[in-house]
Amino acid sequence: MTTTPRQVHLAAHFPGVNNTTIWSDPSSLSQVDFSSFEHFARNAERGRFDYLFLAEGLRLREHRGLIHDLDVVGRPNTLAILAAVAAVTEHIGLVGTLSATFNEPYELARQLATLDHLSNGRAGWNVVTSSDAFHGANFRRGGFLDHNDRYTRAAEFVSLAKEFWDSWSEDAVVADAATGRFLADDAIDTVSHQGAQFDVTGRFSVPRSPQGYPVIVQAGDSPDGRDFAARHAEVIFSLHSAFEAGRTFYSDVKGRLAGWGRTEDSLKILPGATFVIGDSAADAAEKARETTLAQVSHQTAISTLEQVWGRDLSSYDADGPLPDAEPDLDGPGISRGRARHTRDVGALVASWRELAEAEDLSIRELVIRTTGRQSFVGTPDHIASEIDRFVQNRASDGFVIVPTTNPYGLDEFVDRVIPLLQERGVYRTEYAEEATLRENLGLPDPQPARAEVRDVG
Ligand SMILES: Cc1cc2nc3c(=O)[nH]c(=O)nc-3n(C[C@H](O)[C@H](O)[C@H](O)COP(=O)(O)O)c2cc1C
Repeated sequence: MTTTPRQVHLAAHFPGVNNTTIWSDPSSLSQVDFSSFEHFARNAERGRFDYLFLAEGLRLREHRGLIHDLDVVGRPNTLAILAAVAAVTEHIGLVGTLSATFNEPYELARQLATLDHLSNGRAGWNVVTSSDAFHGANFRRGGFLDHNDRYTRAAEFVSLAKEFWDSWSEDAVVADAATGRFLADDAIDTVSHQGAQFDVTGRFSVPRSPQGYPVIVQAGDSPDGRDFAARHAEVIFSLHSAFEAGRTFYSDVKGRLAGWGRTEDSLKILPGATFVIGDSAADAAEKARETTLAQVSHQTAISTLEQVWGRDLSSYDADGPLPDAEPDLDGPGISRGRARHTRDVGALVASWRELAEAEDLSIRELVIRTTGRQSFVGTPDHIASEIDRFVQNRASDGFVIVPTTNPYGLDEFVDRVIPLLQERGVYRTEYAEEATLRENLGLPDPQPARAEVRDVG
């Protein structure tokens, strides 16, 4: 008996200026001009990607009181970009990162439902809780909210947004000129929600959108974040792009689904991944070395260490050994606004020292070595077979592909890797006619009862 291989799902991340992208490369164009987004999205659609993905930064990050220009800077508004891209594309999904900490459910639900209408069912929402209260100072609530409360708010936020999206029946709009009636009787439920985070009573203003509600994506790695994903998310944008770490994360999160009455196929896991393509393994390795050196400047190497050490290390030479100074665990923190994934600084510093000593690494070499800059390096054939290996072995369901230059950095992947995935029979050659983003991702309809009503009626 032959079985169909598991299918690869891909998203295309337009990352803006950060320490992955090389904005100074001669081929890099504007991060703001619509033409850059248009080229990127059209190219991803040519490559039959599931969706275009945009991250969000609600406050410029600071490092030692300055804006660090190799951190994320200059990202324009997500929903405006996605709405514009909807008009120049036909099939590709449009997923925006939007914070559940600094928005309001009614307003965001309205904007996302609008995007779902404008794009004929291609909208997705990456629900983030944003890295720290520093972001809050840009909003009227000031330093609002503590880390522990952010997933509580996010869960209540998403539940309430779903109530709004569900409050219009599918046949609410009758638009019957003969009777002069636009809306059917009892077509719109009143949403009345009193919770710890929100106290809202009202009626939603946007008719039910093609997908019912946007595909819910999640990014956040703590146990609370994983539980939130198991309950609400249909896709996770994960950090775990190495094979073994990917398998561990995959089984952890998929194992949490049953607790929420969900099946394994109702959630896709897509780690972020970079790539460097060469004509031979040696050619790719050389290109990867050059790319990495362009990404990890002296300044970036030192600041990466400073973010862990929590202190000024500017007197150290990035091409010299690791600092002998101890990390400042109790200080005010040298970086503000950066998502911190280091839970045990002392252990991390000890392991870095050990590694640097064992392999005789300078600061810059250590940063390059430990931040695992390039996920896939090799010939197109090698990269396609690696992606396939991850998916067949449940280390992921695919990847969020992150190019190092914008807007042309994804073109070579589409030209050279995508055809090989298609030849392997693990990747679509065409989009299904009029498919929504949820259908393209192979996700079940989260509201089968409603779907039945629609089919019958
Ligand atoms: C892969 C990944 C991508 C993220 N992208 C964003 C983003 O674009 N904007 C944002 O405000 N927060 C982003 N976050 C931050 C998360 O929403 C969350 O606030 C942070 O990771 C802390 O939660 P945690 O302890 O569960 O990881 C991201 C987190 C991860 C893991």
